[in-house]
Amino acid sequence: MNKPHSLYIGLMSGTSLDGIDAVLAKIGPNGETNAQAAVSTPFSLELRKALIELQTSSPNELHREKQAGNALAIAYADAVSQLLKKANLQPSDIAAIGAHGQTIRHQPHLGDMAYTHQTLNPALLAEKTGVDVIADFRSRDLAAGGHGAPLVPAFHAQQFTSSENLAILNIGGIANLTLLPKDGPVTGFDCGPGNMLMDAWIEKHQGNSYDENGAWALQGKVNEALLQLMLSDSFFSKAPPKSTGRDDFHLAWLQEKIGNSNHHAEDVQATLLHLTAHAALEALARHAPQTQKLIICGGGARNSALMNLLQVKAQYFFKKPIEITTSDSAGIDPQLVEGLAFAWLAWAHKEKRPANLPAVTGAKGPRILGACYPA
Ligand SMILES: Nc1ncnc2c1ncn2[C@@H]1O[C@H](COP(=O)(O)OP(=O)(O)OP(=O)(O)O)[C@@H](O)[C@H]1O
Ligand SMILES: CC(=O)N[C@H]1[C@@H]2OC[C@@H](O2)[C@@H](O)[C@@H]1O[C@H](C)C(=O)O
Repeated sequence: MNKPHSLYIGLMSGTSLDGIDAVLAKIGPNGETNAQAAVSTPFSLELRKALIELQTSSPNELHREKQAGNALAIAYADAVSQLLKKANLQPSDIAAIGAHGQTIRHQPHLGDMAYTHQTLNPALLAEKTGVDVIADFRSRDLAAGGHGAPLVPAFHAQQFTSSENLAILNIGGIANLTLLPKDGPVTGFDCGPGNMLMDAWIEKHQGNSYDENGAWALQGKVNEALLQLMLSDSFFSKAPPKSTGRDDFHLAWLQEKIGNSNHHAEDVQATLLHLTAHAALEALARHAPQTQKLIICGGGARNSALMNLLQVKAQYFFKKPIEITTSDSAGIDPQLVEGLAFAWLAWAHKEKRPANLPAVTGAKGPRILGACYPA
């Protein structure tokens, strides 16, 4: 007899550091995943500041990291409580929570000494919610020689099917691609900065946390020399498997590229918008020139200027028409895809199914991901 559907919660707080996406998912016996309800809660200014300050080494880091892990568990528990209330459910209705935590370091290039760290106190989250918590999804893949990222391509492969050569582009703080050729293996990799540098630049110059619909970028002019200088970063030409994060792309990286040049701030923003679109499409054209359809998810799917630019640049990179849509067209809110993926990863852990894709992360083999903190 088929096992019935179960309810899982996915909790994602990504590299944009904008807050928490909590998604309730109904997951079937073969991992078929459907969103039932969602809440998004912004970080408090205090927690956001604490998490940002942990991205660079600074005094008494260990204490502050543990404090941030507790504060994040409390904020996650609050998001779960709001979600349960919204869906009219009890903790006992939920099979498990998949909690990503907050990446504050990602160092996959150190051989046996490689590590990635997602801050979170999962024990406290289990205690506060009364639900089993699965966390620390990346470290087992790293231990097996992989990057521990990106993990979502396996979920994309399960969720987005097509009779065409399909690719998924997630544009979060960092951008990553999943390649789903109709007759070939699934691959994927991080392709560069998504919204992160644009967010950092507008925050510095205008005090806004993001450039809504790229309106400020559209007031500027692309600086081709600066764009080429940024694109000369060795990350872009590296062959997959590859992953990146705030360790590589940050405001200091941008300042170094700008040097002593006197650019108008809005021209830099326009150039960053082009950097995100160019890096993603250049990588897509190089690794999957046969792509027929591109689905965009992540917060960047809501940036109309970025969506328009992707359409325009796709003509240049592919020289043939490519259908570009957001994941809304497949019935999934672009900003919930990663949250849903972490619900699915919790399901895979409970079912003892390996969930990494060695072809994506570079791990020696398939591994069961995550560690369980029973309620
Ligand atoms: N209307 C909009 N216009 C422009 N940008 C937007 C809009 N809506 C969302 N964004 C961008 O999306 C970002 C949030 O995206 P998302 O939630 O996918 O990131 P994340 O999950 O933190 O990142 P990652 O995938 O790297 O872990 C915001 O910081 C903002 O830059
Ligand atoms: C180390 C880390 O947190 N990486 C994130 C980040 O955000 C996007 C991209 O870089 C991706 O590699 C990953 O997140 C998604 C959820 C993933 O693992 O697929």
